[in-house]
Amino acid sequence: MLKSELQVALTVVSRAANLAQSVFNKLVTAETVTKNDKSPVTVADYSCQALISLLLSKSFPNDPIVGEEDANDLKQPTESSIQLKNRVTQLVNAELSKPQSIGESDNLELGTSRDSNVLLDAIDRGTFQGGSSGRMWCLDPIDGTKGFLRGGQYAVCLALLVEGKVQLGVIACPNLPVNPSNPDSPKGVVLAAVKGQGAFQRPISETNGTLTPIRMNPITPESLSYASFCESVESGHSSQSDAANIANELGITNEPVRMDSQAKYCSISRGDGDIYLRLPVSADYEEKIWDHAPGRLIVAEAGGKVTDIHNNDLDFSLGRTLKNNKGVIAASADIHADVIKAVQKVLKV
Ligand SMILES: Nc1ncnc2c1ncn2[C@@H]1O[C@H](COP(=O)(O)OS(=O)(=O)O)[C@@H](OP(=O)(O)O)[C@H]1O
Ligand SMILES: [Mg+2]
Ligand SMILES: [Mg+2]
Ligand SMILES: [Mg+2]
Repeated sequence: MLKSELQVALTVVSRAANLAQSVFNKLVTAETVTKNDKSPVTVADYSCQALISLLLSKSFPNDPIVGEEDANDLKQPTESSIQLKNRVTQLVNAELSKPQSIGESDNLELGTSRDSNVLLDAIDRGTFQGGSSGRMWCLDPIDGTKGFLRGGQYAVCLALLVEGKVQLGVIACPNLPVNPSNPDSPKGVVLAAVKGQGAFQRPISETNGTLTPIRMNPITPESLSYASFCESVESGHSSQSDAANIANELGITNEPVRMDSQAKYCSISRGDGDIYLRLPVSADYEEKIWDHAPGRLIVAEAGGKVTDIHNNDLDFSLGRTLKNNKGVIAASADIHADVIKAVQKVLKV
């Protein structure tokens, strides 16, 4: 089931990851980093959303897309907007002009160059408001924008939702090592899961490579104190002091591994870390569905459980945000209840 969706999703996400890496190599310089200039990631955000939306619409023209970005800023008649639009058009067309590799999905018209207006329309296909009926794709073209600029972890994230439930998730992590137990192994991996069919990975570069099954670590309540947390880098996205108290409560002494983006879900899915906590930092922030949809399925299919701090399932059927959930707790299914208990004790919820 969903075989062609999986193949298309793997192709478009891998292509977008290559595009993002080329943006990084061309535009992120020592100067942009010292000046805290965010423009390279803006270019990557728009280019990747345009590319993925355009290619998805070739195979699935009737599926709407809930995407993080829209093209409003690119449509302004200012010099800087026109420059940005031209740059995006040039980069997307450069990626499209690369020859089709064996294993890539057919019929995507890779190789055909597109006009900038076609690309702006493709970006704006991502403005769908979501909801509980029918099929829709959920897209975060660059997740972990700060990680991208740091040369750290970031991810290209795509999920298919049917009747508000995640059925397929694909995440490319260009800076995650292929072999989790060897940080020096080549980098660039794409992870995928189909509901009821397991979770897998392969190197981004191997478009015709086999998908290798992945599993979370076999941790139990008895061995929980040996677990390690995978946490956000930004303290503004998840409370690090609460996380430290929860670790304490669980007897965990390993230092948390900090990284940006849904690479956190990917890491724990293949046993590189065990628990991902995203603890609410403000009462009014609503998590976005594109920050969690594919990661949640990959973890679940690798033997994990993902809920919010109240132990409720994440509800992707309510629009663009997880408005009925607070925080995210992802852990191996065998220890999830213990983690929730500690979370609730520390947060007093
Ligand atoms: N206040 C607040 N609280 C929680 N989450 C927020 C908040 N502000 C932003 N975001 C979203 O965080 C996304 C990046 O998440 P990360 O896990 O990469 O964050 S971190 O950098 O590791 O802390 C980031 O996704 P991208 O914009 O795709 O990078 C945002 O959607
Ligand atoms: Mg994001
Ligand atoms: Mg993003
Ligand atoms: Mg963003």
